[in-house]
Order: sequence, then structure tokens, then C-alpha cells
Amino acid sequence: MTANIIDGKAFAATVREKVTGHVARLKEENGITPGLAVVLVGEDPASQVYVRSKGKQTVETGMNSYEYKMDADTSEADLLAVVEKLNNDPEVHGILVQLPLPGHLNEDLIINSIDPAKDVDGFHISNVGLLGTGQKSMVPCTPLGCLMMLRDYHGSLSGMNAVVIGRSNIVGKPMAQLLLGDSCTVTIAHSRTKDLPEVVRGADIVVAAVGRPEMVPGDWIREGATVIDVGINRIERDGKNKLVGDVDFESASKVAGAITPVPGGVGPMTIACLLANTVTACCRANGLAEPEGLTA
Ligand SMILES: Nc1nc(=O)c2c([nH]1)NC[C@@H]1CN(c3ccc(C(=O)N[C@@H](CCC(=O)O)C(=O)O)cc3)C=[N+]21
Repeated sequence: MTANIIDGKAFAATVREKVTGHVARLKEENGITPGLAVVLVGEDPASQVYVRSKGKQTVETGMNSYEYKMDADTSEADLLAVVEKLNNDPEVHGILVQLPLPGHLNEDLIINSIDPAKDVDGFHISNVGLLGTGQKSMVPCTPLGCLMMLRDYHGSLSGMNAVVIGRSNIVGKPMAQLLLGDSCTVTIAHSRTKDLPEVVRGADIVVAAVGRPEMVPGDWIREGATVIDVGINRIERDGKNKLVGDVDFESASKVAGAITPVPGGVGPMTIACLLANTVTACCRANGLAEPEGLTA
């Protein structure tokens, strides 16, 4: 058996098309242009690449993009002041503070200083609580992108066994909440899980989000299962730099029913969902109907 490839890059293009349509309508009918502010502290090269890509796509979909680049030694007070300014700016509907932050900055404190209505990452405790209780919230971009792909591929996820490997606040935990919301039977596995291979073999849906290159081999995957690979790991192989996931694609794609590749899977969907969340935040801020096809 050879797995179907779930093409995240192509799917992301369709999400961006929807975003572009909603943005055009907001401009035409309401005279509003959604705006996304991205704050980057420090000079991590990978982060700079993502931030540039986010800014470019924001503009391409017709939205306003605001970038704040701050020195690596920026004080907490200075960063809080920037967030406060963006919270109070009516032209800014979405705020993203790129993570990880330099060690001297308290990430929880900074994230929780963002207006929850503008928290397009969905990391604010208020949004986490809303998601956990099934109320309307801002949903974290990566899990939202994974959910969109799973729903598109399967239709209904009801009753399926889903195993999420990884318990991060950014992916694992919100992913599990979303799958539970779609009536999956959800297991959150992690580094201390007993007999992880056996647990994963019970899954109809596997979401790998641990950050360890190729740690999930094909013989952990049940025949025909759907595999969502959230990992983005830079490794060196045969003297070349390579991007690989948390799943061993080579062996897993021989047993899975469907699998997302790396690159070109979850990554592009994450950025597309950030744009989608910005439109959603803009509509809510203006008391307008939820944009169709862009929310969980
Ligand atoms: N507050 C915050 N929110 C984030 O959403 C956030 C963050 N901080 N910090 C960094 C991570 C990382 N991230 C990625 C987004 C897209 C790709 C992506 O599109 N990757 C391409 C490959 C790009 C490449 O070649 O490097 C792909 O998978 O096909 C990757 C990584 C968002 N993050």
C-alpha cells in the first residue's frame, strides 16, 4: 500500500483564496482592511524566515502587515509597551509575538498581555480555556490547519481513535481538544508514555508533534491510518541540510492510508490559518458574521 499524500501546500493555497475573498468583501462592503502585527524579538534566522513569509502572504491576501523587530536584549517593559500599543490600535486585528522569546523574557506574561480578541495564535489563557470548554475562541494555527486537512480527507472524524504524540501548549494540547470536539477518542502520548509503539498502533489518526527527527517509524503505524506530521526538523544527511518531520516518511508512507509530507504539509497550513484567524478576529471585532470556511 502506498499512502495518499495530503498536500498541505495546495490546501493552504485554497485557504488563502478564501481569505483573499473575505478581505475583498470586508473592504468593499464595510470599508475595513484587516491588519496583522507580528513582533519578532532577536535575530533567530529561522524565525526571520517565517516572519518574512507571514508578512508577504498577509499583503498578498490584501491585508495590512505591521512588523516590529526588536533587539534580542529588549526589556520586558519595552515589549509589553509594544503589545499595549497594538492592543489599543484599531487598525490592528491580530497580534502575533513570535516564539520562542529570548530567555530573560517571561513568555506566559507576554502572551497573556495580548488582548484575547487579537490573539491570533490562540495562546492566551482565556482562549485556551474557551477552547477547552467548547466555546468560541481563537484557535491555534497549527492544530487548526491539521483539523482542516483531517476533516477534508475524512469528512467526519466521529468515533475515530486519535493519538497525539506531544503535549505542548502550542500543538499537542489544543490538537487533542479539537479532535475531542470532533468526537474522536483521544490519547495524548509523550516521552514518558509506556509502550508508545503499541499505543500508536491503535490509532486511526496519528498526529506527531514532538520535535524529534523521524522518531515515528512505519512499523508503529496501523495499516491505512492517517498520519499528520507536525515536525519541522533541520538535519544534516549525506553532507546536505534537509528538512524532515517527526515521522519517518519513507517507511510510514508504505503503511499509512494518508500522510502529510515535510516540507509542504502542516507548515504552509499554519501560515494560512494565521491569515484566516486574522480575518476571523477582524469580523468579530466589527460585529460581522464569522467568515465561512475559515474557523473550527
Ligand atoms: N507565536 C508563534 N506562532 C507561530 O505560529 C510560530 C512561532 N511563534 N514560532 C515559530 C513557529 C514555526 N512556524 C512555522 C510556520 C510555517 C512553516 C512552514 O511553512 N514551513 C515550510 C518549510 C519552510 C522552510 O523551508 O523552512 C513547510 O513545512 O513546508 C514552518 C514553521 C510558526 N511558528
